[in-house]
Amino acid sequence: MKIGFIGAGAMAQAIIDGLLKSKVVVAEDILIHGNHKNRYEPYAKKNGLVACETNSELTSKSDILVIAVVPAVVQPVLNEIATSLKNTQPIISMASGITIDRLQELTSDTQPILRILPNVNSAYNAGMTAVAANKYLEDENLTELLKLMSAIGEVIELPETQFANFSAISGSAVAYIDFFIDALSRAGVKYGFDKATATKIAAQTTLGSAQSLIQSGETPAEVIDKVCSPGGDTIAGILAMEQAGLLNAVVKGIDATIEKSTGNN
Ligand SMILES: NC(=O)C1=CN([C@@H]2O[C@H](COP(=O)(O)OP(=O)(O)OC[C@H]3O[C@@H](n4cnc5c(N)ncnc54)[C@H](OP(=O)(O)O)[C@@H]3O)[C@@H](O)[C@H]2O)C=CC1
Ligand SMILES: O=C(O)[C@@H]1CCC=N1
Repeated sequence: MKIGFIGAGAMAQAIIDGLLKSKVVVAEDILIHGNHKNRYEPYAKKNGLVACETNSELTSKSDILVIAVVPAVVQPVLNEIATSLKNTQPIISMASGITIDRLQELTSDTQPILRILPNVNSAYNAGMTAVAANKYLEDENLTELLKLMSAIGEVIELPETQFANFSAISGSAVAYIDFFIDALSRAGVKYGFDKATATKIAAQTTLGSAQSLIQSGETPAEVIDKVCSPGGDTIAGILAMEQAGLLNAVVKGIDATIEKSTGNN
């Protein structure tokens, strides 16, 4: 089964890296094309992928087409490949804010489509991907596509109406969590650690906290209560962070993300 990626940027590369690591696909079965040859060709060569000269060539050589360009480029790309695309060819689209209805308008009324919202942790098979399929994806194809998505991390089926909200607390939140890790490590630098050591300490602590929550099923609030010894240091820190508005700052950031991805600003 040949999987063709239109777009070879951050998210396409994260998914491809994860797929190759998981060995569900061999490199020769992945085709790729991007806007600039000097960007996509070295990546293809390094990983043993097939670099195509045009989007149309890639489309006609692929069994499954992955749309990995920014939302503004989706329409021109789908217009460009219109004569190469078969109306039975499954499409996976990760373009934020582009609905299945819109994708059908730009392809065919009966195009099999899986809309996804992945995150860049997919590169390490630690992704979190939302999926929504239309009714034209036959069971066999849907199973195959879900197997690919499961190979790069956890998968959750969601109605499309939840995609922007999900994206804010997952796709975009990778950056927000790294922002927090960076803030912790800068605080570490303030108190004498070199940046690399401080970042390692902050990142490992974040990883351990996430693993503990998932494994224990505890809520974050329960863990916070355990860490805050009575009259101790952590409660002083929590109260100072709240006084500075951490919770509100995070929620405002999520609000802005959702507004942007739904076109409300
Ligand atoms: N980054 C993320 O964490 C996430 C991204 N997404 C979605 O993934 C999609 C891609 O985002 P991201 O990877 O960040 O963006 P990038 O800008 O990193 O990648 C976009 C890719 O599209 C290529 N491209 C541009 N125009 C064309 C064209 N006409 N034909 C073929 N390829 C073209 C670019 O080529 P070149 O570089 O040569 O210009 C580049 O390889 C977006 O729709 C985004 O909403 C979804 C979830 C998370
Ligand atoms: O910033 C963006 O638009 C994309 C969507 C989710 C993460 N990155």
